Amino acid sequence: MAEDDLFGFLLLSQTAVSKRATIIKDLKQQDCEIVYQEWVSLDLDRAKKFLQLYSKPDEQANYEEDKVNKLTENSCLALVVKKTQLSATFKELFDGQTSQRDVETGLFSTKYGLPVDSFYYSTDKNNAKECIEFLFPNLDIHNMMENNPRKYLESTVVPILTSGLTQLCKMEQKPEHPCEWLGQYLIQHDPTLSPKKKIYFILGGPGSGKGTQCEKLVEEFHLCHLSAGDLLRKEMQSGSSHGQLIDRMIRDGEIVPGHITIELLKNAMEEQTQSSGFLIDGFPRKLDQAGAFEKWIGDFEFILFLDCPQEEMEQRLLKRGQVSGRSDDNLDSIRKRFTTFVETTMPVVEYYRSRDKLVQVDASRSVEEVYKDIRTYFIEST
Ligand SMILES: Nc1ncnc2c1ncn2[C@@H]1O[C@H](COP(=O)(O)OP(=O)(O)OP(=O)(O)O)[C@@H](O)[C@H]1O
Ligand SMILES: Nc1ccn([C@H]2C[C@H](O)[C@@H](COP(=O)(O)O)O2)c(=O)n1
Repeated sequence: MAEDDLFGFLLLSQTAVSKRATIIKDLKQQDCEIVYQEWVSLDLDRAKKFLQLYSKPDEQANYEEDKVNKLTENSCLALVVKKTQLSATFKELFDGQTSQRDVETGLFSTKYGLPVDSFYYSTDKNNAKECIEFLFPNLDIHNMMENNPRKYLESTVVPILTSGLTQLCKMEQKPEHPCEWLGQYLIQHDPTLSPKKKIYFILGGPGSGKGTQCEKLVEEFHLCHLSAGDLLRKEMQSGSSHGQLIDRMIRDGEIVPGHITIELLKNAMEEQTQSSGFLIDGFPRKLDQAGAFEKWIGDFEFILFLDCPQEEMEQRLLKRGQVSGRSDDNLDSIRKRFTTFVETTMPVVEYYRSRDKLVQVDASRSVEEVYKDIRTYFIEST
């Protein structure tokens, strides 16, 4: 068996990432073992270096702007794949296939209907190694490829176990069956098994119906709903050192500093091990929160924006205020929240709309009508 044809490297750039579920399914159907997979964010410099490293035998390395943009605009997904005669599989899946349309347009596309430069792959052992080492300097790819079980475990399983044990030690209330818990932790954090959990942000003015619609999405799509506002209120009630600040800011309709909210979200996401993805409600309320989240936690699929007139939201909130007990469901706080929403959160909405990462629904209608529209986006995405 040719060594060069056993291990391979595959990088899905921005356009291909949306089809990752189908691609991974196809690879598995072709008996490919996904030995490792991880998200990578490349800046301009690293994207150029990657293109320099990556060159098919018949191709000169080149840095066309378009290629660099595709690699830098969003996170890419890199995979290490194992299968005998892998090059034939990669060629079949990711090389250009000439259809009538391709002949007419002169552009080659793959079986996924994506341009060929959406995929970077190599089955040349040295080239694949170089690319992987460049993208993941801490991964012991040498031992992974050389098939040394002990070293392989040291570079893959041991780090996950160590982090699981650390988390177990930190837990105030220990699980009844720690070994079982640890086993589950291993499975849930196995990058070769668990596709990355999808993250969706839900935005809209106060009272637009974010929480109400999230409840319905949880029921149908089994996503985990995390409300930034709820987490802040819980933190405030826990008597934490940030409590007073959060209390004052919520009453005044202001936005709590992003690092506090992101830390709360990160902890809540780490605790949640069962769901296939997250609905994050009421976040990002400010542009810098979105950037910080992507840096510290990860990329998201899209923002769902519930568009609702202010008068309707005001009526809903005043009605909710009769029973909610929330310190900010009173006319004075509600008006302040509206102002903050328009001045600070709408720029987030417009920014992501301009980047095609936003979907909008008319939230002024009945709960059912609104949900009917919303669910179509999740059917497409999950
Ligand atoms: N489409 C709708 N039509 C009428 N009432 C609605 C609709 N959606 C939600 N409501 C009601 O409006 C109130 C506010 O809804 P919800 O709590 O879901 O909004 P929200 O956007 O999460 O608010 P906040 O940002 O203040 O947390 C609730 O009492 C809810 O029952
Ligand atoms: N990302 C966030 C989310 C919420 N808050 C604060 C300010 C809001 O007025 C309040 C209530 O949030 P809601 O329940 O309406 O989503 O919580 C924040 O500062 N940052």
